[in-house]
Amino acid sequence: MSATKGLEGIVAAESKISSIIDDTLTYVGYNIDDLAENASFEEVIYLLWHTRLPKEDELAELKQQLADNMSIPQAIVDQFKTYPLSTVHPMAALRTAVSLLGVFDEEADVMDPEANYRKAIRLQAKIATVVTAFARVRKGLEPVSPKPELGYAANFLYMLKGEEPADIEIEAFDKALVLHADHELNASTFTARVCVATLSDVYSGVTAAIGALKGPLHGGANEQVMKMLTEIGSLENVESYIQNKLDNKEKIMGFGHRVYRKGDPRAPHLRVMSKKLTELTGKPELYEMSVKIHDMIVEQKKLPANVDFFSASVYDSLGIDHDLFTPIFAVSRTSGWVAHILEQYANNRLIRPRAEYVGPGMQKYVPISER
Ligand SMILES: CC(=O)SCCNC(=O)CCNC(=O)[C@H](O)C(C)(C)COP(=O)(O)OP(=O)(O)OC[C@H]1O[C@@H](n2cnc3c(N)ncnc32)[C@H](O)[C@@H]1OP(=O)(O)O
Ligand SMILES: O=C([O-])CC(=O)C(=O)O
Repeated sequence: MSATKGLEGIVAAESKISSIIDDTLTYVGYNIDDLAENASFEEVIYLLWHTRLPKEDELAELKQQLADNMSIPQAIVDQFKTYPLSTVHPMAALRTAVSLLGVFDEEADVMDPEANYRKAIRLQAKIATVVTAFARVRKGLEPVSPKPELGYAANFLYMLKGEEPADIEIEAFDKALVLHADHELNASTFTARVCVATLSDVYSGVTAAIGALKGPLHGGANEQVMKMLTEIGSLENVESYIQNKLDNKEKIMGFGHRVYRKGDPRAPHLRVMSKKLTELTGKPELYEMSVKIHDMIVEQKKLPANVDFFSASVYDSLGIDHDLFTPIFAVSRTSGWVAHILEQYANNRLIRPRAEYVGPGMQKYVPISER
């Protein structure tokens, strides 16, 4: 037995949900470019959970179910208030809150498909409220209740800021949610599938996935990209900053990918949005800096930007706090995690690979007094 480091190239599951073939990403066979231009996030949720696009009445029903389930237990908000709010990362708060949602869901351990679908709706609805409530509580503000008449993207921005967003903000945020919704067997989705393959519950699967997404090699990279842009500060500093990092063999966040070789097809959509939004908010330099970094990394390392690179300047332009970028990724990716969890339950087998043992050979126990 010999190990494949990082399981590179190993096919670990069959899935009908999304595919990456020759650098083309599809959700259930629909090209991501097509979905990014035409579909709403709610349509994508339906697509991922039912492996087909909804008809009008089905979409209306899903939107209603999401709107009806957005409120969260007061105990979660009260618990946020007890946290060390000046230091706790919103991903840690989210990880804990999703676990708490399971505590308050009477159906948490009911394992039939209908109950699991109901939990999927509740979780997708409530996760937006959890992230926005935490964002407000830590600023000493009260959470804002969702408006049932608003769509998912609009409601998120409304609950975050307490005022209804402009159409262009809704359009950009909705597209970002569509682009982040699913991505084959990425680390957090694999984590969710491993967890529920023990027949553990949906909340455990999503809590585990949030833990995996948090790391800077995965979803946590978008916050790190913004940290880098902030540190660089201006267009004229880009060259020396990036060159210094490259000379020191440091990784540049937002570049590289385990699967894509020519490029991540989601990045061009975010790049276009970044240009438009940074111009609109009077911060075009942020986009220009991003492009300069991009050109340097492509030229010197031949590494294309991934989904996390231009999403940073997009979210910043929407006035979103930088440490909320990864929780927003989680809000969108919950749709994909849940789709994979339901798919895993439907055709389950325990996921239990082997390790190649590289430790010492057989040893004899030595009593502590003789060591
Ligand atoms: C939503 C997402 O999860 S998208 C990914 C988000 N993560 C990031 O943006 C973090 C930065 N990128 C990376 O760390 C990596 O490219 C990953 C984690 C995405 C993929 O990792 P892997 O497939 O394991 O590639 P690995 O880390 O082995 O890199 C291969 C080579 O490219 C280099 N490389 C990879 N990414 C980068 C980068 N961002 N900057 C500089 N060099 C890089 C590595 O140093 C390595 O070089 P070497 O062979 O000379 O040692
Ligand atoms: O697929 C991956 O390894 C990471 C990624 O881009 C994602 O999860 O969106």
